Amino acid sequence: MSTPADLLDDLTADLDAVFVFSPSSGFYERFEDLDGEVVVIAPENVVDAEVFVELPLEFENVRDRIKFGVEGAMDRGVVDDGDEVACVVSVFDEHDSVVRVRADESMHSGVYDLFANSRADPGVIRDVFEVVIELGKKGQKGKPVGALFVIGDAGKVMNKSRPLSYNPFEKSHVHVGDPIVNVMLKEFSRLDGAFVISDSGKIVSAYRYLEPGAEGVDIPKGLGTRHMAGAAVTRATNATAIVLSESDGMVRAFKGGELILEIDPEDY
Ligand SMILES: Nc1ncnc2c1ncn2[C@@H]1O[C@H](COP(=O)(O)OP(=O)(O)OP(=O)(O)O)[C@@H](O)[C@H]1O
Ligand SMILES: [Mn+2]
Repeated sequence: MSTPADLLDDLTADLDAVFVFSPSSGFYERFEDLDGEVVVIAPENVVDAEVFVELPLEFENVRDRIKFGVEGAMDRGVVDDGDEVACVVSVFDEHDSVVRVRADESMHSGVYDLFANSRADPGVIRDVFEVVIELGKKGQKGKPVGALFVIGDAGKVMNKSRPLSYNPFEKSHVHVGDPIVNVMLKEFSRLDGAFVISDSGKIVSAYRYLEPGAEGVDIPKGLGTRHMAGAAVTRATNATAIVLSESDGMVRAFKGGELILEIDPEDY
């Protein structure tokens, strides 16, 4: 006769690390003397963990939360490619679940870097990212559409760009994440130029033609002017650019003039 513990044993066998998501101090204490790597993944390091990965947002979806944590831990060199990790997470109740994952380069999408190391609020990055993913999935009235969002350091971005048309956001105080704004952004994305968004998520302008110097900006061959302009503006400022390609349907992000993320919206 076997017990559930016997049968489920392999979930926790031969681990390289245990990731505890958002523990209380009482719960974390259990892990303090564990022989092996313990990583706390949470919005704040309230338990004073030695190894900590910041979760800039509460991901509602557990899969996204885990992916984000693994990616963050890999980015910080806490775990390596091929490491076996048990993630202790809350699904229905406090820490009611263990999910075993293998840290793998293929899990490394660049999303962690995008959220955690951008100048703008992580929530603002998330809201724009979600609009872009949705646009990529559905297109505009079923047709593929391209879009360019420049987020953060908006004053400087405005100085390095000029209007292509009147700015529909001129006197408004709208923020990304408002449901009506998402509809507007999708509608305006049919038109030329870039959206400029502030660190706190205010939509500063649509229809901006970016004119940063592109000297020394090295992006993958085959990408056109939208991607070049997006990459270059992040080199000339502290902004992050999120670009949806009309031609290949991919979502890419740039920071410091470099490509930091490339994903197919269909996989997200
Ligand atoms: N400097 C710029 N600033 C803002 N928008 C730009 C700039 N250059 C190009 N765009 C926008 O990008 C659109 C597509 O240009 P292009 O095809 O050269 O880019 P791309 O990188 O190949 O993008 P896609 O993959 O979507 O085709 C243009 O119609 C224009 O709206
Ligand atoms: Mn093109």
